Amino acid sequence: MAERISPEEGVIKLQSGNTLFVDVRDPTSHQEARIPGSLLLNQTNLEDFLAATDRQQPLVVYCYHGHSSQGASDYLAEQGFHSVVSLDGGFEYWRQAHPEHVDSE
Ligand SMILES: O=S(=O)([O-])[S-]
Repeated sequence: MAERISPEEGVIKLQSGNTLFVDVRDPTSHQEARIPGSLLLNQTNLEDFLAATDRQQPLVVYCYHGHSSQGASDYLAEQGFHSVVSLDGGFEYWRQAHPEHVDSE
């Protein structure tokens, strides 16, 4: 099982600037509001992402509530990513805890 991190740990990683946040929610939700700089990942761009992304790139995966991001994190770890964690509580918790770290359209 992938490691889970709290929003507070997520903010530290966000501010460190070297972590890629990966959003596995639907495209409309991502467009409406997201963690700044995060990348939308789904079946459409998964192959390209796997081909193009350095496995040393630290990843934080998030979904709505922190459930499906765990499976997605496990999958990405199986694909060779060395540092991949799931954001506890997902975006819904994040946006309440850290509205200052939300980009919206
Ligand atoms: O996106 S979710 O699986 O946490 S409901």
